[in-house]
Amino acid sequence: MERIPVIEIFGPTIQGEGMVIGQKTMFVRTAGCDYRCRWCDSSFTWDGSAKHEIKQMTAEAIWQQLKQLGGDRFNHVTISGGNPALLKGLRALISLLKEHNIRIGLETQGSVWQDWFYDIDDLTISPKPPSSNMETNFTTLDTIMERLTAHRGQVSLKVVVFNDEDFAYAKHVHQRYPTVPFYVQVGNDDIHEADDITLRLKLLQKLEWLVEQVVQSNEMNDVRVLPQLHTLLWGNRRGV
Ligand SMILES: C[S@@+](CC[C@H](N)C(=O)[O-])C[C@H]1O[C@@H](n2cnc3c(N)ncnc32)[C@H](O)[C@@H]1O
Ligand SMILES: Nc1nc2[nH]cc(C(=O)O)c2c(=O)[nH]1
Ligand code: SF4
Ligand SMILES: [Mg+2]
Repeated sequence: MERIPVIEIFGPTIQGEGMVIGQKTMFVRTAGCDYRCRWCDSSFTWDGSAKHEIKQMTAEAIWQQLKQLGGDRFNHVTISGGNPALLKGLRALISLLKEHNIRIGLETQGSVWQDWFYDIDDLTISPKPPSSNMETNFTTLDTIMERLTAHRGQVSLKVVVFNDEDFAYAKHVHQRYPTVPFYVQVGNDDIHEADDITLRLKLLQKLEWLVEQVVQSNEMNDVRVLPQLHTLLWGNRRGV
């Protein structure tokens, strides 16, 4: 059986971001990313710093670990990374979770397509704004969004915003795919801040700024503004 590179499995916790914010869920975080966002809060998945933690796991072994951690206290699993869309082999895990009646969320940046996207219940596509230093390939993204919107599963777009330029990018993405539920998310500039109270204060100020941008814009009448709830609650800790 094909192996999946996994860097952490944790939960039950709540989904802190996006379309199913607040949903009780387990997390499976895969290793490896085709991007290197300047502000990535999960850079340990791709920068080599946690290389020794990567386990090549079968779908069955991942399921066993989810059950060991969560028992019968979950029915939703979120797959994130890194970029899980790099892994064709996730198909086996998705099938296994479905057999066990588990709903599946997945986070990816929209740089790579996989046919198993159709089997994700809550799919978040999160293209990256200029502050990330990454460049969006809109030809690829157009193809992905076309395939997904022709299909009934739940899909949303989520753009992290750090500054005015990012907000302009968010507007552009929203206008390009106007029928797709659209979220803007507060960017966390302080991914090494260890003091939760300082961090919370800064993040809430940024949330207020972002709400103000949306309120003032006639092009952002049908968007949702969200913080990263898990960061407000638990700061920059891993595995929450
Ligand atoms: C760590 S990424 C992993 C999945 C995939 N690579 C992606 O970027 O969508 C999960 C989510 O966290 C967001 N994120 C990463 N670093 C962040 C930060 N410093 N502040 C706010 N959101 C961040 C990403 O934009 C993405 O929506
Ligand atoms: N609680 C919680 N919610 C999340 N939503 C997206 C996350 C991610 O890192 O992809 C994440 C995470 O790491 N923790
Ligand atoms: S695409 Fe996602 S995991 Fe990859 S570097 Fe950017 S935020 Fe991090
Ligand atoms: Mg995260």
